[in-house]
Amino acid sequence: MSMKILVTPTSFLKPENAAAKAKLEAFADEVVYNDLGRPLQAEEILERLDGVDGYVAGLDYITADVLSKAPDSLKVISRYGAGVDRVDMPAATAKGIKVTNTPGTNSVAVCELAFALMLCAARNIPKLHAAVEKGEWPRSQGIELRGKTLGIVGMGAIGKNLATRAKAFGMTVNAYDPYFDEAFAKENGIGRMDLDEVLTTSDFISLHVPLNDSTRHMIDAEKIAEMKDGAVVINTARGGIIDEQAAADAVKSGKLGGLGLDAFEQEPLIESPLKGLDNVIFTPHTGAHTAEAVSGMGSMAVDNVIAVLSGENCPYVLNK
Ligand SMILES: NC(=O)C1=CN([C@@H]2O[C@H](COP(=O)(O)OP(=O)(O)OC[C@H]3O[C@@H](n4cnc5c(N)ncnc54)[C@H](O)[C@@H]3O)[C@@H](O)[C@H]2O)C=CC1
Ligand SMILES: O=C(O)CCC(=O)C(=O)O
Repeated sequence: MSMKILVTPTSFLKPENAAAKAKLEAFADEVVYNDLGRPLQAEEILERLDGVDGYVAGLDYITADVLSKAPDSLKVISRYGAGVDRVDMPAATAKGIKVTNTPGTNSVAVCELAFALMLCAARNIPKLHAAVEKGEWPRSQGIELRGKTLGIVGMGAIGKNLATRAKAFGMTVNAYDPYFDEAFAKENGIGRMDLDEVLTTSDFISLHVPLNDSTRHMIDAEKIAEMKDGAVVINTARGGIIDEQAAADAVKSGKLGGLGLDAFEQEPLIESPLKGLDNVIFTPHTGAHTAEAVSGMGSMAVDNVIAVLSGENCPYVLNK
């Protein structure tokens, strides 16, 4: 039986994925790569789906409408990454399309970026860099992470990696997660709190939850009002988790001391109330983009698509 695979994450084509690419090309009769260099729009996905059996998906929005028009040949969407919020899971399930992801492959990469954003906000690094580039030499004063409290919302793969690193920096770490891992917390000295306690007691708050109906705008004007004055919020999860207008207003009023953001409601970020504000630091959804994570996501995404199409057991199918 002939197999056709569509692959859309452009970082899949980095040299780190040479072995995964070779494995996929040996398995499939035809592999179609993303020629646009960015996530695909609905029409662009559909134009490339003809006769496709497996879809290694980047950050494309694979909506119910796209899935309703997808060919019957499509059997598996293999997400290259952890988040599956851009795949309409009920629509995929209704159509008998299996959805897989690559849990844990990018958790160190994302936690290190979250940590970098915390340090950038604490020491004003982007602004100082820009000043030195302009020939200035400001004497800036920041704050230390040591002795501060970090509140982690979502203590899964990324949240746990961040927690242990923050402890090594001398921070007090508390976390909120409905599926709180008591054993991990006990071993690493992490406090268990509910969401409101985390928000009211933390100097830094880092978000690591999936985007879904229970987390959309979980950080809104009301929740920001509960935070300590000058708190810094880091979001490397998904844009929709923070109400961006409320966050921008809170930075302007001085309620928030800073924001470190890797994910946005609209990507790329073109027009936004968050732009042009002091101590708001952006990265372009780059949390998973290290050589190590790109290779981890690529090899697991390929293994998953091959396993499902070969009828083998794949432990990473999310909609069994
Ligand atoms: N910026 C980037 O490039 C990346 C972003 N992400 C985002 O980060 C998210 C987290 O990734 P992982 O840690 O790998 O996932 P994970 O599944 O290991 O952890 C998520 C944790 O959030 C918890 N959770 C779920 N709903 C919650 C709620 N309402 N309140 C508090 N906690 C809740 C879960 O119990 C789980 O422990 C992903 O879903 C994805 O959206 C992930 C990888 C890369
Ligand atoms: O950057 C990517 O392609 C995927 C990273 C991501 O957001 C995820 O793993 O959910």
